[in-house]
Amino acid sequence: MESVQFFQTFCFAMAVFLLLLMCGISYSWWVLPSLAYRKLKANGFSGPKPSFPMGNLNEIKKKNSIVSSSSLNISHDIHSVVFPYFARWKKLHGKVFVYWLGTEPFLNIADPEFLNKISADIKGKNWGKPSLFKNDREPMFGSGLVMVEGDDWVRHRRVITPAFSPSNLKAMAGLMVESATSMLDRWSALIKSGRPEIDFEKEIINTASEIIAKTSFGISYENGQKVFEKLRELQITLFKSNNYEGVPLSKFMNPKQTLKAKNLGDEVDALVVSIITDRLKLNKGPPQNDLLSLLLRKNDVVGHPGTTLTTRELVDECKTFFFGGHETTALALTWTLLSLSMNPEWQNQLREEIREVIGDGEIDATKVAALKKMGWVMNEVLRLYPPAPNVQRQARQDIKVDNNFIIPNGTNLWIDVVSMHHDQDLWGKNVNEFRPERFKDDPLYGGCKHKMGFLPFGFGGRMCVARNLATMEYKIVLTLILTRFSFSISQVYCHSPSILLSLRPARGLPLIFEPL
Ligand code: HEM
Repeated sequence: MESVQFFQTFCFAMAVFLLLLMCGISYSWWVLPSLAYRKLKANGFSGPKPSFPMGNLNEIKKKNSIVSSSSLNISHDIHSVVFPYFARWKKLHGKVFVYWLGTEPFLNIADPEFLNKISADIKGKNWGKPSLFKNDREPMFGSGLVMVEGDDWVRHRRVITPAFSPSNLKAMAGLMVESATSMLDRWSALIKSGRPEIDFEKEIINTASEIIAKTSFGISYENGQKVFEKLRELQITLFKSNNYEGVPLSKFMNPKQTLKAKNLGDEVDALVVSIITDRLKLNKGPPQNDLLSLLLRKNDVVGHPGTTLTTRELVDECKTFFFGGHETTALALTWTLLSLSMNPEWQNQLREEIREVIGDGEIDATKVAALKKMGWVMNEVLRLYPPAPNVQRQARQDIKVDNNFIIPNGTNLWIDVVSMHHDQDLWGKNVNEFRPERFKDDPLYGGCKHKMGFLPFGFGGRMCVARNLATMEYKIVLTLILTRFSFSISQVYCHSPSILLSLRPARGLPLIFEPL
């Protein structure tokens, strides 16, 4: 009798539990997003109709084939190539619209004035990053600077910023010259042996990896190679296979990939820990000023005693720098070599400038900073092909716009940088042409009609912490290449800009190099 009663009570409790679970699930997956969506709609934002539980992913997924054109038919008009669904929705719904990744609504923003209005009063520490990406990309970035928020972000940024001080950058210049020169020596040998065709993207990714390994971690490329290889595999696992971002339980729909990503993340963690342990053993010698030493120092951020990172945070920062430190700069150089191959007169103009500013002297940080035309070229390439093609935020408070409508707390924002950089209303009729001279009279904004319309390094307090390092590295490597080689596009090149977190050529960049 007692056992029957127990069984009945158990069944009742289970039923209540399941009911509550169902209520909780439908509340967070359906009711909450629908309420947020309604609020956005009430404020005048429209967008493509979502379906449950995919949102607009079916339309997004349709694009997954890579669009390519031959080396003779290269167009810089890439927004509708890399984000065809955004281009379509923008035409239908305007420069600010709502779309859904699974059950997560996103506000897509390609209007700089709107961005200006919503961001004017919000400090870097008060912005969030979309929880969806924080969860999915955990094995890659963890709680590193790219993802961390609030007071923790302030603390991380304080510890890291000194690594990019002018004196530190100057010290890194020599290491950059060393790595780039050995790449160019290898090319000379290849050309001599009758192989002038080189996949520049592959080469520069390796060289940029070597540079970040030496300058940030004081280690050789060989020692960092495993980290880079694993990070690359992790990137492919996370971004190529995940067609269900935002769909509830999507991690369980593809358990093999989820497990693979977790294991790769753990492997990278272990490799980074061994690099840190080696450094701690070595730290009895003279103090070093690379990123790792600064992260390892305790209690000495000027004016902010007690500012340190935990071991977990330290590992995540190292991963962030291993990854972020090579890929973006390498891609900026890759798109630059493509653009300069199409515009040999600009190769000559830059060589002329290098002769005037640097001559036969040694390349250093101060001299490359004076290469103005190269700065225009860099900006123009970052405009046409921004390696970071979007910037993301999540509102951590209700945001009032123009005192008449509200972006609700928790709303995800996707700032479509590629769209703004290719917007004729902002840049004029020649928007899709390579014209570095647009930065001549307006070095910061290239004549863009709105100051928030050019965002290659992001905006506000969360702007790229390493932009000065990236600019110096870009100029040093490009100077060395231009002084030794001329280059043109190989006939086998297929123009296929595509997104794998960053904006990259899906089929590499084969170029023909000729020694000068
Ligand atoms: C041309 C090269 C680069 C480009 C185009 C670039 C672009 C960006 C962009 C768009 C952001 C997001 C900013 C925002 O959310 O407003 C960012 C953030 C960041 N970048 Fe870069 N980046 C480059 C090079 C680098 C390098 C070389 C490193 C490391 C050595 C690096 C480390 C970071 C970090 C840690 C953040 C997060 C900053 C924060 O949230 O406080 N970046 N970068």
